[in-house]
This record gives sequence, C-alpha cells and structure tokens, in this order.
Amino acid sequence: MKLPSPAKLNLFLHITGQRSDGYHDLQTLFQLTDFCDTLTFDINEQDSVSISPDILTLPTSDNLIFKAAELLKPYRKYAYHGVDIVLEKQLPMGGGIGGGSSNAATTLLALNTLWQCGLSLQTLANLGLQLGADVPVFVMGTSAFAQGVGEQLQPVELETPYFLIIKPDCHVSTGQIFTDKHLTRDTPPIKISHALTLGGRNDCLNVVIKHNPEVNDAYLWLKNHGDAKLTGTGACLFLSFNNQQDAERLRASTPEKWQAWVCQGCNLSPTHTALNQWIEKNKA
Ligand SMILES: C[C@](O)(CO)[C@H](O)COP(=O)(O)OP(=O)(O)OC[C@H]1O[C@@H](n2ccc(N)nc2=O)[C@H](O)[C@@H]1O
Ligand SMILES: Nc1ncnc2c1ncn2[C@@H]1O[C@H](COP(=O)(O)OP(=O)(O)OP(=O)(O)O)[C@@H](O)[C@H]1O
Repeated sequence: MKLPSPAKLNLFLHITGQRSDGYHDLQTLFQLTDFCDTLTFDINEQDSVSISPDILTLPTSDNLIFKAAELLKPYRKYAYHGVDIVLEKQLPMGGGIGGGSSNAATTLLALNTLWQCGLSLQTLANLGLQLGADVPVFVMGTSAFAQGVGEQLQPVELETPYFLIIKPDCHVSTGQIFTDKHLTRDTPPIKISHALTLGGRNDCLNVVIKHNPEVNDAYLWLKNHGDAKLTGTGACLFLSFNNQQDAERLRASTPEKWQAWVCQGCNLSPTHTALNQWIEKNKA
C-alpha cells in the first residue's frame, strides 16, 4: 500500500490561553496541501516494524512512524503481523508544516486497514494525539478550524490557492517558542465565521523572528511580494497565489540559500483519497 503524507499550513494561529499542564490553547485554520512525503507499507509475518532508509538524525525508535505502528499493535487482528515501511521524505523536518505528525497519521490510517484493526477515524485521532498535537487533523483528513491544542476539529471547505513555501536554513524549537515569556497568550477567542471570513495572524511570529534572524530575513523578503505568513512555529513561511505560474515565477527568483516549493491547497487529504482508492481496488 503506497500512500502520500501531506503537509499542512496554519493560515492563522491564535493562542488563547495556557492550560495547567503547560500546553497552550489555540485557534487555528489548518489548510491541507498536495505537498507530500510518500510511505509504502508491506505487511510481514514476523511481528516486526522496520523503516527504511535510515534518517541519520532520527533513530528509528524516535520516528513518529515507528511510534504510531507500536501504538496500533494491541489492536491487530493477528498478533504475528508486522510491517516494513519505506519512507520517501520530501517535507522539511521541523518546518512547521507537520511532516512528522502527518507521517504518524498516514501510518495509523494504513495499518488500521492492513492489520484489520477496525478502529474509527475518531479513535485513531484520539490515539494519534499522544504523538503530537497536529496528528488528529491529518487522521481526520480535511482542512479544519481547530481549537483546544488542535484536537477539536470542525471540517471546513477552503479556497484552494497555490502556495509558495520557503524554508529559511534554520530549525525552530517549538518548545522554545511556547515557553518564551513574551509570547502572546491572551488573544480573545473568535467564532468560526470570523475565522473563515476575516482570518487572523500568527501569534508566534514575533517570538520566532526574535530567536531566528534567518526567519526574519526570509519574512522581510517574502513580505515584499504579498501577505507573507508563518506556519505553526516555523521555520517555513508561505504566500498564496491565484495561479500556479505566479507562484512558480517567484519560486524561480527565491534566493538560493532558502529551499522553496510550490504546492496547492486541498480540502480532502491526499492520504484519504489514495486510501479509499486502495480499499475500493482490494475489495473482495
Ligand atoms: C504549533 C503547531 O504546529 C500548530 O499546528 C502545533 O500545535 C505544534 O504541534 P507539535 O509540533 O505536534 O507539538 P508537540 O510535539 O505536541 O509539542 C511540542 C512542545 O510545544 C509546546 N506546545 C505545543 C502545542 C501546544 N498547543 N502548546 C504547547 O505548549 C509544548 O511545550 C510541547 O512540549
Ligand atoms: N517521520 C518523521 N518525519 C519528520 N520528523 C519526525 C518524524 N518522526 C519524528 N520526527 C521528529 O519530529 C520533529 C518535528 O518534525 P515535523 O516535521 O513534524 O515538524 P514540524 O513541521 O515543525 O511540525 P509541527 O508543525 O507539528 O510543529 C523533527 O524535528 C524530528 O525530530
């Protein structure tokens, strides 16, 4: 089973409070995209989970793909079933586009089918939340208005523009941003109708820029070309376009020191589209 594993963009990100466990309450608009990693799953009968090729900076036991598979093991129909997974990585790691969370969600969705676990999407999303705040949106598989830490999801139909995504050459620590004492934590909650019509801002932007001059440079450059935004806690920034050519043109003139991609927003996750096709093809 070969499935895409998409990136998300936070069209805005408001921090509305902090919980007693230290986590922050958010309001955000998640836009799914067609910018994807690819994961291939091959069931084995040795009860083992392998991931290849190795990612040098990431031991297998820390890979969210491995953790997702381990989390699902108790629900397998046959206890001897394992899986060999091949990961073709395209999404930059630690970029605020949710690649790790997306890979975890894709693994939960694939193995729920291949291992015949029979869990509902909501149960998979609840399980996935243990792995990261962004896992549920990828499991549920639609663009969504999110509240809580990102697990209270209301599916939405968004426009599907093209995006230029750029990645300054630095790694932003999500933990560091959320512990900065200057972070805005008291943005008044808005209603979904406001979110969909007027949007909002990214409350993390100023703190991210303060800690990461490379993000500041890239932000200033992108801002010259339109309404530049930060996704999640960065480091990626993005700009939307009505047509692909304009996005490609700006990508071609992006300074070489920054990675740059063009993709399109989508309302249904490419993972779900491909999984549904696989299920249809393998019926009976
Ligand atoms: C900022 C977003 O990208 C928005 O989509 C996500 O909320 C971040 O999700 P994530 O990368 O999956 O984050 P996690 O791995 O769950 O959390 C990393 C660290 O960020 C802080 N954190 C994260 C999410 C949140 N709502 N409040 C927090 O305070 C916590 O210190 C946590 O230890
Ligand atoms: N399969 C994976 N792919 C990418 N990163 C992974 C994976 N498994 C674990 N990680 C770890 O998770 C960290 C965050 O990765 P990810 O790509 O999800 O970051 P992100 O895009 O900033 O996510 P978010 O928007 O959720 O904060 C990485 O730095 C890496 O150490």
